[in-house]
Amino acid sequence: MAALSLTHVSISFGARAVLSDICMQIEAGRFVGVLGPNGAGKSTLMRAILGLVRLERGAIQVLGCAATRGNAAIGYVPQTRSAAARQRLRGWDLVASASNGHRWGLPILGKAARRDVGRALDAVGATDLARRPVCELSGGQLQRLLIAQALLGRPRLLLLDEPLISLDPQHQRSVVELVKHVQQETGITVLFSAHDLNPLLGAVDQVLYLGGGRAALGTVEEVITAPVLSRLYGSPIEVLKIEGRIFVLSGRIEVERGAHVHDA
Ligand SMILES: Nc1ncnc2c1ncn2[C@@H]1O[C@H](COP(=O)(O)OP(=O)(O)OP(=O)(O)O)[C@@H](O)[C@H]1O
Repeated sequence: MAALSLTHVSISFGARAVLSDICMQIEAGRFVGVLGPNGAGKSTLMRAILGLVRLERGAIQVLGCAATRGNAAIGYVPQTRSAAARQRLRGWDLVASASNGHRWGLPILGKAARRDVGRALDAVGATDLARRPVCELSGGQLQRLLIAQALLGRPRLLLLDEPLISLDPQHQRSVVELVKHVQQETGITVLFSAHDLNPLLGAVDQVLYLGGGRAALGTVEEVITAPVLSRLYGSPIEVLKIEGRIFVLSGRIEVERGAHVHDA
């Protein structure tokens, strides 16, 4: 069964068409890098999979069921980390606060829920962060806890919205390796959005590139090519491969990395 299936999906905000007639299927167990320029619709797609955005047309199925709010089969790490970073909680409490959907609340947990928190911390190698105050953690350590939060309840689809923002290259690598490890250990399907493909190379099975309302899904070799990306950007794109890194250029200017500015 496909983990995710989009059939003729169109999403608009007012006159702004973000996704236009997207059809695709993502097989269960895949690690998919979601790429595309600012405003291409990466976050919107994730929110639509979560049932939080109204489709103008088409249908989204998650693990064989229509996308709907509060789907316990989906774990989600949203883009903004700043609210979490200010928390005066310990690591364990931060993860536990998402138990039963009580994000940022402090529910009194039963035995099974406490076991689940311990399991999620263990799954991301963060048991040593359980007693540390969240406000003292590095961006990479905090991201580890937010991924643990998303793994509560053993979801089968994990959505990570730009989890590498504001992390240095070493922490970026450790977050990608962590997610890869979780995917391989649990067989979970992963959608991981990023504005630079390079940290994901070697980890992703496929990339989903969004641009101009359209989408291309396939291996890096199939999608990151001048013809495919020129079609998505609607202008000539050049793809350079240098020493194992890939650069996507428009008129000699790198289009993927430089244009992205986010508040993490
Ligand atoms: N709730 C909303 N109301 C109106 N417009 C919206 C809404 N959400 C997103 N948009 C617009 O839809 C487009 C796609 O936004 P989205 O955040 O999905 O892009 P993105 O690919 O995630 O971009 P980025 O790389 O900057 O995070 C943007 O033009 C954005 O301004």
